[in-house]
Amino acid sequence: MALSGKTAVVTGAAMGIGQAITEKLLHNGAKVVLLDVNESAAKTLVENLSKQYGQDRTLFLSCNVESEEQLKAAFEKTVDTFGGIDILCNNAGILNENEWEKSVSINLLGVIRGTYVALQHMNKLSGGRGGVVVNTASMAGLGPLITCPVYTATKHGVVGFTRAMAGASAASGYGIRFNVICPSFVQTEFLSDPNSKMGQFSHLADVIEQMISKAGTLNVSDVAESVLEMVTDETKNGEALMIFSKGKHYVTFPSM
Ligand SMILES: NC(=O)C1=CN([C@@H]2O[C@H](COP(=O)(O)OP(=O)(O)OC[C@H]3O[C@@H](n4cnc5c(N)ncnc54)[C@H](O)[C@@H]3O)[C@@H](O)[C@H]2O)C=CC1
Ligand SMILES: CCCCCC(=O)/C=C/C=C\C/C=C\C/C=C\CCCC(=O)O
Repeated sequence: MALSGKTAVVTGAAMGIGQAITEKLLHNGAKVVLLDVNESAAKTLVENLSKQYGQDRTLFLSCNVESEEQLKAAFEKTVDTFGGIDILCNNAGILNENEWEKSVSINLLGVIRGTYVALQHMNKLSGGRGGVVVNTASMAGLGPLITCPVYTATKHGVVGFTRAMAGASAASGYGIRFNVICPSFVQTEFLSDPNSKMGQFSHLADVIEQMISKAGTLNVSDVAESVLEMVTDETKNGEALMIFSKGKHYVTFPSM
């Protein structure tokens, strides 16, 4: 899938992995709509991106993925501005075992809300152009992060939802592929002050420190390169890609 002339929507685009995905898609020719709750960071980023790629290639819309109303308004504005949506990256996420219901609402329900609203515009059966959805899960979507049971549950949910949607879309003729990335630890703000985010499991913080020092950390650009692969490779549907500091590989699941 060539990206020239395509329109992408990225959630959690103001910083970190979402920013890197945005830059990667722009660099490869797409137009990108950035959705985020951090208005000041997003506005500064879009100012810089507009200088680099042109004013008509990016748009920031303030949008909380916890709100279906805000997501609907953002996707409608995207279609009004750019004529359609070809790529959705559901990337926004938080780590907060204290506010665990909010974690579920953003990390899992936000991905489901974003996908269902986008389907109304992307589904070929309802007049859309088809395209691809890439969700950001984590290695914690495949195995347990013992300091963060709810974070782990949300990311397992994202992996399962993505794979089921891939099957549903293929069986129904929506013309949309669904894939999920499962990165190991990535060097972003997300990893700062981890003890404060682990709630009742902060006494296990040493375990995470040891995991990080053993596994190392990824650069956001490595993660964005994997997203690009899943967007452009039209053979990929229902795939989960593990990304480590020493490489990446597609997950093999038990066959049903
Ligand atoms: N940093 C890491 O080690 C890893 C992160 N991930 C996942 O990658 C994704 C991005 O994480 P990072 O870039 O590292 O985090 P980050 O904290 O650097 O950036 C997250 C972005 O999401 C935005 N955001 C948060 N809540 C939002 C909401 N309700 N609605 C819209 N935007 C919202 C933030 O404002 C921020 O711009 C998350 O889903 C995270 O779980 C996965 C594996 C490892
Ligand atoms: C401070 C913690 C930040 C967590 C950010 C994140 O999402 C990173 C997670 C990275 C890796 C650890 C998670 C779980 C690993 C467990 C098992 C993986 C098994 C994979 C497999 O082979 O099936």
